Amino acid sequence: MAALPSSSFLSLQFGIRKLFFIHLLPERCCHRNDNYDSFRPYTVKCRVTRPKEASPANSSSFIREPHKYFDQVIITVRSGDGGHGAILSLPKQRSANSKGNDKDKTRKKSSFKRDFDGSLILPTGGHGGDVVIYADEGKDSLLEFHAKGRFNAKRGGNVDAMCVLTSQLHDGFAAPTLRIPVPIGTVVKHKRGKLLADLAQPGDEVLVARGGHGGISLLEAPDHRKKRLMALTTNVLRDDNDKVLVLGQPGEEVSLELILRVVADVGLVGLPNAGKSTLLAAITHAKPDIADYPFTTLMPNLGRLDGDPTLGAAMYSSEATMADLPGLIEGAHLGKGLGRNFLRHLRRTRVLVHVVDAAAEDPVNDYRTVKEELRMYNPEYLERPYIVVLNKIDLPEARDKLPSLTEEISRIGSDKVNNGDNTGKEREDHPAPKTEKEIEDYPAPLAVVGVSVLKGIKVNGMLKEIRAALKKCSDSNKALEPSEGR
Ligand SMILES: Nc1nc2c(ncn2[C@@H]2O[C@H](COP(=O)(O)OP(=O)(O)OP(=O)(O)O)[C@@H](O)[C@H]2O)c(=O)[nH]1
Repeated sequence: MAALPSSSFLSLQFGIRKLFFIHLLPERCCHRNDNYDSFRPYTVKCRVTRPKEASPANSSSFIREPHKYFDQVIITVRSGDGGHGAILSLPKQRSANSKGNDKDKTRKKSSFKRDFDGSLILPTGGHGGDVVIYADEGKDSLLEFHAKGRFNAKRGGNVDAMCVLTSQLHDGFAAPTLRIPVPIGTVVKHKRGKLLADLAQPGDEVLVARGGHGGISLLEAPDHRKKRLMALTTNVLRDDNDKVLVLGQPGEEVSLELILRVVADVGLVGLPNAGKSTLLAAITHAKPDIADYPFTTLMPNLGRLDGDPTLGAAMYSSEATMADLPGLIEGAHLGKGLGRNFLRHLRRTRVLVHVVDAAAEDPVNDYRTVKEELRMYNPEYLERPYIVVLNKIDLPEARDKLPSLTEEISRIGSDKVNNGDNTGKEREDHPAPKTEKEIEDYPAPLAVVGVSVLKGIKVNGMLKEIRAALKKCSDSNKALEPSEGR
C-alpha cells in the first residue's frame, strides 16, 4: 500500500477523532476525565453504530410517539418482472419422420398449438405481479407501514422449456397481484408528486405499479429455413434487435406517500379531558381509551351511530360515523399538543360536536379556545353545522351554571343560516384566513345541550340534536343539487 503523506494521515486521524467524538459525547460529556484528545481512533465501532441510529425503521421515536406517524408514511412498491420466454427449436423427430412416414409427420405437426390461420403459437413468459392499494375496513392506521415500508410483487414464471418446442409447453405462470390494504380515507400520492387516488370508500382501489410483460418465445432455425418458419408463427420476432423481448420486461418501482384522512360524518372536538371519548363510547359501540388525564386519545377513534328507530323504515338514513379526535389546545393550529396532525381530519366531517367540560373553571373560554384553533387552521370549519354539548352536568358545579352557560354559548355566533354546504367541495386546508372574521361572525350553534355522557343524563336529547344537524346537512345539500333538466 502506498504510504500516505503525513498531512493526510493527520487529517484522517482528526476526521476519525471528530467522528468518534460526535458519537460518544452525549454519553461521556458528564464524565470527570473526559478529554477529547485522549480518544483512540476506534473508528470501526463508530461507523457501525451510526447508520443504525439514523435508520428510521429502527428509530424508537415511532414507537414512543405513534400519534405523530399514524396518518402519514412514505412507502416503496415494486411490481414483478415479467417471466422470460424461450428460444426454441423444432423437435428433431420431425425432420426424421419427414423422410418416410408422412402420416406421422401430419400428426406431429398438428399437435402444436396453432392460431386460426395455422401459424404456431409459442408460449410467453408470465406477467409480473401488479401492485394494488385498496381501502380495507379492518385497518385503522398507517403505523404498520413504518415497520415495513417496502413491498415487492412476485415476478412472472419463465417458459419452462428444454429449448425444444413441444405440445406440452405452457406459458409461464402469471404472478398474483400484490394487494396492500390501507384504512378507508387514505390518499395515495406519488412521493412529492401527483395525487393517484383518494380511497374514501371500502373496496376503493388503485393500481400503483404495473407488472412487467412476459417475454415472448422465438423459434430457432437454420438460416435457410428461417424465412419459412417465421411465416409459420404468429409471435416470432421480425427484427434482430427485438430478440431482447425474449426476456421479461422489468417491473416498475415507485415511492408513494400515503396520507390518512379520517372519513366521518360527525367530528367530536374539544379540549383534552372534556369527555369526547366517553361520549363516543356512550352512543356507539366504539371502545376508545378513557382516562382522567389529557391526551388519552392519541389517534382518532371511529364509532358508528345507529339509525333512529323512531323513523321506522327510514331509520337507516340517520346512521352516521363519528370520530373522536384528540384534544385540541391553544396553539394546536401551529402544531402544539397533538393538534395540527388532527385538525386536518375534520376536513371530511359534515357536522361538528363541540364537547365542553361544564364543570371546568371557565367553560366559555374553553369553548372559545377550540373555536379559535379551528378558525386559525381552516375558517371553513366554523361554517359547518355544529352543536355544543355541555358535559358533566352530573357534577354540582356544572349543574348550577348550566342555564347561564347555555345562554352565553348560544349567543356566540351570528344568526346567519348555515346551509351545511361543506363536504361537497373539497377545499385545501389552509392555516390562515384570507379575511379576518371574529368567531362571532360565524354561525351560532344549532343547539346547546347539557348532558352527562358518563351517567347517561339527557343523552337521548343530545342524539336527537346530532341527528337533526345531520338531516339539515343532507336536506340543504339536496336542495343545492341541480334539478334534472335544468
Ligand atoms: N363526572 C363526569 N365525568 C366524566 C363525564 N364524561 C367524561 N368524564 C370523565 O372525564 C375524564 C376524561 O374523559 P375522556 O372521555 O377521556 O375525555 P377526552 O375529551 O376524550 O380526553 P382526551 O383523550 O384527552 O382528548 C374521564 O375520567 C371521564 O370518566 C361525565 O359526564 N361526568
